[in-house]
Amino acid sequence: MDAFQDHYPENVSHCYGCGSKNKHGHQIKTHWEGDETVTRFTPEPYHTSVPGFAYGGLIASLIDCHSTGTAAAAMYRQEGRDMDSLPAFRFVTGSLHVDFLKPTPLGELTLRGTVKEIKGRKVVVECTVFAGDVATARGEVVAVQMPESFGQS
Ligand SMILES: CCCCCCCCCCCCCC(=O)SCCNC(=O)CCNC(=O)[C@H](O)C(C)(C)COP(=O)(O)OP(=O)(O)OC[C@H]1O[C@@H](n2cnc3c(N)ncnc32)[C@H](O)[C@@H]1OP(=O)(O)O
Repeated sequence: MDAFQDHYPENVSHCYGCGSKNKHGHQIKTHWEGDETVTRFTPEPYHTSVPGFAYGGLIASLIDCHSTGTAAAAMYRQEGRDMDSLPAFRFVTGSLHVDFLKPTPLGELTLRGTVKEIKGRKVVVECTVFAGDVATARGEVVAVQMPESFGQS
């Protein structure tokens, strides 16, 4: 199945969380399931915090890139456009809030996202991390369309 990240142009495919060109990164893949967005990811043993459990920074990073990908996909969907069409929607993280609800075990995780708000250049995404049926973390991301000036000081 085609993932949102498969449509990212090469010059924005180096992100540690979602870039297919970053061999050290998570290379997450996200797709629609109805009105939800879904990413599945299995942490490696080196993602450990307490033995048997995943590091919180990893969880935050997965929520981050799941949500920025969701923001882009939601904008394309709202406009009824294909994700390869121009002009491209590219989102960066304005804010990332994570609540760690329960310890997250080192097994397969499922992230489920919903779009809470689309306003101008901003998309607010809620994302829940599940280990099996158990919600172990919940995040909210404010994703903002990347300004032309991004990276220039
Ligand atoms: C095919 C798809 C392609 C996709 C490619 C994907 C690229 C891959 C990359 C993957 C990346 C992976 C992830 C990464 O790692 S991204 C890397 C980490 N993030 C950054 O480095 C971002 C740095 N910050 C900035 O560049 C700017 O500050 C941004 C762009 C965020 C906003 O500055 P800008 O001056 O442009 O925005 P605005 O002032 O006009 O505000 C616009 C709206 O946004 C709201 N707002 C702003 N900031 C915040 C905040 N902190 N909390 C809450 N809300 C905030 C603001 O209230 C307003 O809403 P409203 O008041 O109108 O309601």
